[in-house]
Amino acid sequence: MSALENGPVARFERVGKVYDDEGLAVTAVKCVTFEIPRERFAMIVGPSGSGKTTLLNLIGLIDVPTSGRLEVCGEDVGALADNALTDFRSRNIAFIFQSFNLLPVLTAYENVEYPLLLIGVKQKERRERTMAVLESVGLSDKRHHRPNQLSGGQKQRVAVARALVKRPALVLADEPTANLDSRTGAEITALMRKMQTEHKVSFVFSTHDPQLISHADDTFVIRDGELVAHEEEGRTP
Ligand SMILES: Nc1ncnc2c1ncn2[C@@H]1O[C@H](COP(=O)(O)OP(=O)(O)OP(=O)(O)O)[C@@H](O)[C@H]1O
Repeated sequence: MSALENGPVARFERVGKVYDDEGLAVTAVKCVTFEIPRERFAMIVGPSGSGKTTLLNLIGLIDVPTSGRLEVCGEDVGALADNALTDFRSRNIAFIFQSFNLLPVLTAYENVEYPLLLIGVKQKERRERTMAVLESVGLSDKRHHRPNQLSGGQKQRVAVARALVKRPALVLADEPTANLDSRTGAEITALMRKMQTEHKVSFVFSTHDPQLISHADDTFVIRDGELVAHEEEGRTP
């Protein structure tokens, strides 16, 4: 059994992140210690500038801590060389963004298939997996449409399908409902929950959306780069 199958999806041990802003040190994360359990809907919440995106970027291996130790999916990320880090990220971690980030010249099908090309999945399997995930997000009939021919909700469905097609252990979603009206936001939340349960994947969100937060299994409250509360659904903190 891998470390991930036993352990948390992310483990922060006294992790800090200081940015160098033209010679000025900006502390975005101050020595945080916490664990995010696997196979949950975990939300990072807090005021603007509190460090949510920084934490998501650290978990997503887009950025590296300036101090402390961070484990993601059972790997000590500080011990991985650049190439190994990129490979580990592309196999294990997927992203969903508030602005969808679909490639405009590709169809819905091609956008979803793209991550499988990057990790070298063979054509037949690519087709099967792409079709299956498009079906499960309810978009088979729109597969030949380009992003500009899709509604905001449909674009986010494509982004959810693209995130899940490579079967990651972890999906990171930065404000995934922020550009959607409340009804569509609720539909996308329900879809992500369905996918999280079916694929036994871990979701970690950064969000301000009360509707999305109401579905949290774990809520991590961040203020001024510090963890001030961790609430678990059904348990008193
Ligand atoms: N690349 C960077 N260089 C310098 N400072 C940065 C950088 N990225 C973030 N910061 C600073 O780190 C702090 C935390 O930023 P972060 O984007 O993580 O906050 P946030 O909680 O996600 O905010 P929001 O809700 O507005 O997106 C802020 O003070 C921000 O200005």
